[in-house]
Amino acid sequence: MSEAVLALEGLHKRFGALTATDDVSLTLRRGEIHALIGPNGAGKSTLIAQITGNLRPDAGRVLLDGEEITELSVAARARRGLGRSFQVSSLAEPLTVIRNVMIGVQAVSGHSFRFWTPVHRDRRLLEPAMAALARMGLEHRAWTPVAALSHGERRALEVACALALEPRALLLDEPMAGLGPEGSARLTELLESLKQEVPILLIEHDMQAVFRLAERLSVLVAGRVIAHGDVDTIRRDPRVRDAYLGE
Ligand SMILES: Nc1ncnc2c1ncn2[C@@H]1O[C@H](COP(=O)(O)OP(=O)(O)OP(=O)(O)O)[C@@H](O)[C@H]1O
Repeated sequence: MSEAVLALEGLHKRFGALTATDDVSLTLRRGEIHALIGPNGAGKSTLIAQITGNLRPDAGRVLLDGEEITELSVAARARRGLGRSFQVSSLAEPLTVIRNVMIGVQAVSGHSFRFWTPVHRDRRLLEPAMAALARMGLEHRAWTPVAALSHGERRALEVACALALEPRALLLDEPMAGLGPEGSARLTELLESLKQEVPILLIEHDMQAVFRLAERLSVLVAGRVIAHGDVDTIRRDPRVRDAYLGE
């Protein structure tokens, strides 16, 4: 059995009278994609925010490679190797694709980045950024402004920005959102090829992608994990079909 790279233990979060995360425990193991699915308002974003450090849990712990990170800031978690996809809106449209990835590397490494420095002089940023673009099939777009990218390419670029930091675990929050069937199939293929390098906790509503990618799934409903298992187990579970998948 592979060990857990990321472990959530009994995470609990209330907003006033509402329990948004109710004693959630799960693990992300080396080499796997673990999908977190559930209806709108189930608490997926609230859970992710507790993992990234944007929200503090009322109780419970988050561990990365066995070390507790519950009290660390967002930036400190990122430096420890917790990667997450960046939102489309955080991409700098007029800048080139490669510059966008380099800014991400700089933000975490503390390397001083200057917009007026020619890119080729910033090798410490350029090399990891190029490698990340190559892993997402975007190296041929490196010198293109983000504004000229398709929606699918932007989604892949968000993942590349996270990969450039060489994370130990990657959190992806609805990477397929807004992609058509073709874009979704392409991104699915890319993510499948990544999981041996970095395990992925995937929040996704596109069930075709989830069923193709995930080794294990956890189903969140009203803040609680109501079911957990492999694709066949989850598809057959009557509670999951009632609460989320339908017939
Ligand atoms: N800051 C907040 N203050 C109060 N209530 C909140 C806050 N954030 C989330 N909630 C509530 O917590 C519950 C879980 O919301 P959350 O956004 O985590 O669900 P979700 O599963 O991510 O939904 P979606 O799939 O629609 O993004 C919802 O009832 C939501 O209204």
